[in-house]
Amino acid sequence: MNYNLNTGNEDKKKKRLGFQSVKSLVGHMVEEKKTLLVAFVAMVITAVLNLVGPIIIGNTVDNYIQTSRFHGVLINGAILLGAYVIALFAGYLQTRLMGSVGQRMLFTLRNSVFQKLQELPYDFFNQNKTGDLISRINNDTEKINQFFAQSLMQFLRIILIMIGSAIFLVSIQWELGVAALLPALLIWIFTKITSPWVKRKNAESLKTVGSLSSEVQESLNNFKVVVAFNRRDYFRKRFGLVNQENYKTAIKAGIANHMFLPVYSLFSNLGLLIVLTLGIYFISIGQFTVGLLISFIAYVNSFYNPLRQMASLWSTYQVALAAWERIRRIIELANNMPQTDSQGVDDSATLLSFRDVSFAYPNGNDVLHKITFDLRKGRTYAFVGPTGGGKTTTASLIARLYDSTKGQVLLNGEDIRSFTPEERTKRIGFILQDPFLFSGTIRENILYGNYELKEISNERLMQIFKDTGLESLLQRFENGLDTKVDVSGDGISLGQKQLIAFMRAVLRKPDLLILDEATANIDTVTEQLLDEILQKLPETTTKVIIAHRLNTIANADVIYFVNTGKVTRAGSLQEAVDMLMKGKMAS
Ligand SMILES: Nc1ncnc2c1ncn2[C@@H]1O[C@H](COP(=O)(O)OP(=O)(O)OP(=O)(O)O)[C@@H](O)[C@H]1O
Repeated sequence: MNYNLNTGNEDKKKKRLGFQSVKSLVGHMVEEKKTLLVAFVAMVITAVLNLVGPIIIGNTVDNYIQTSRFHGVLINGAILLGAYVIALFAGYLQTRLMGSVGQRMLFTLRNSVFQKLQELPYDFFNQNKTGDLISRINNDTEKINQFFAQSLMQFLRIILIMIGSAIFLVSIQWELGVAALLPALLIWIFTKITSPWVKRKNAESLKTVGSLSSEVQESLNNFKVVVAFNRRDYFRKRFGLVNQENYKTAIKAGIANHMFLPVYSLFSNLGLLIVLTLGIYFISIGQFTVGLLISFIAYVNSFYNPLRQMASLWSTYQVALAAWERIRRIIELANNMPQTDSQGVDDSATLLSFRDVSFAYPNGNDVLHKITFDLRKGRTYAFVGPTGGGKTTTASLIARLYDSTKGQVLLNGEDIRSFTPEERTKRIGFILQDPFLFSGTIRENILYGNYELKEISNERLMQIFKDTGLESLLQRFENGLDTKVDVSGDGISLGQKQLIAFMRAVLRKPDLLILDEATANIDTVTEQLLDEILQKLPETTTKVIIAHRLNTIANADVIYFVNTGKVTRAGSLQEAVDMLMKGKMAS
């Protein structure tokens, strides 16, 4: 399945942008309904109070100022002041509420994206760069927060004020009202035509922010190689290129986002000009009063001024929409490795079987082609073969890190896909070539994912270590279980990492233990020790050992030779060696 977030679905994406996007974003806000409603009411109060201002002013000019009845001016002034003070408090309430909605949205979205990332299969992480994912979680969600916290209610308030002003304009004098509103129609057409382009420019800009983040992450992760090979210039150049691309797309997005303001201002001024010219003409022929013209100009201003603000809000909206599309692509991804119904028959002697299994990585040829073999309970299997032959891929299918493209993998006679991830990982332990550890103590690392022993006391844990023989490994760490593991720096060697991963896997007592080059960085004396620990595992434990060092597999019951898409059983260690030599000579 294509999990690459930066390719595919382009046509679909275009169609989904806009209304569909907003609808799905609103779907994520159901819990904010109450707060949004209160904020909306506060916003309506602010808008309405601001709208009545011009009509009171016009009325004051015509009825009190021109007739010098100043007590009326004072009363209307007091009413206006009261309205503006209430509008101020309502505005403050709305801003505060929306600020908290924005923060909660940020919190919820980041949680949803992170949760989804936890659910997605291994393949997803092969196809996407960590830096880009980090950028989506940090940067893109923040753009949505900015829109909610600063723009949404302002956006709605502006729309309300504009509608209100338009109604006042048309009802005061409809011909003049329609003439004043004509430039708004031109603005609407302009916005409609340019919006898809603006959206595209924003999406491109956000994408390059993701690339920039990936580049930084890659070079920081590989700084040792960079220093060792003195290739700072190489990463500097690569970073320079991506940074340049980011700069260019950001400039283009900036141009796109900022072109609205001057265009909106031009049309607003046009509206004002029309009103002034026609208004003065209507006054000269006695169809209009000065007070009405003052009200009229005030409403034209309260129609067009927010439109100028709308220009910058529109760009915040476009950025938020593009950011939401990037987040939504993760949230809506389906895991292509679902759990299926179990239909198998248990064969008591066989633990795991491949039935005509083929597998290809996305956009690649078959790495495994129609493979069939059985792994019997309690036996030790060695998988050997040349580099790139397909050993790790076979092991990954055994552990269901990937699903086969064709054929079936059976665990205990049942389709491996019918097991829950918890059941599967309890039965199958996998020690990878480069084990994953996280910063913490050895105890935390070895109990990682072990739900049964999660709360076990150190005393009881040490007893298990004694019984299983793991104690001798733990003694190699200065502070035993409490030894700190710092994976961000150089605090731990690869061999030590492999020892911790070994303890973690053995402690789970899985039915099937896969060791993929798991002892490649361990000295031969310790390797002997590991072998003794493996011997102490329950008799029924099946072991799959992938190794290049042939002494590691000397005790295997069965040896499989993996190369060019095939898995062939070798009769003996000598035959496996011959196969390897032949393979090497052929290449
Ligand atoms: N994530 C991936 N995406 C695409 N191709 C891959 C991926 N992982 C491995 N391959 C390809 O699949 C083939 C088999 O790789 P695999 O890692 O299974 O070999 P291996 O026998 O374990 O090699 P080694 O002994 O070096 O560990 C290789 O051609 C490799 O390039």
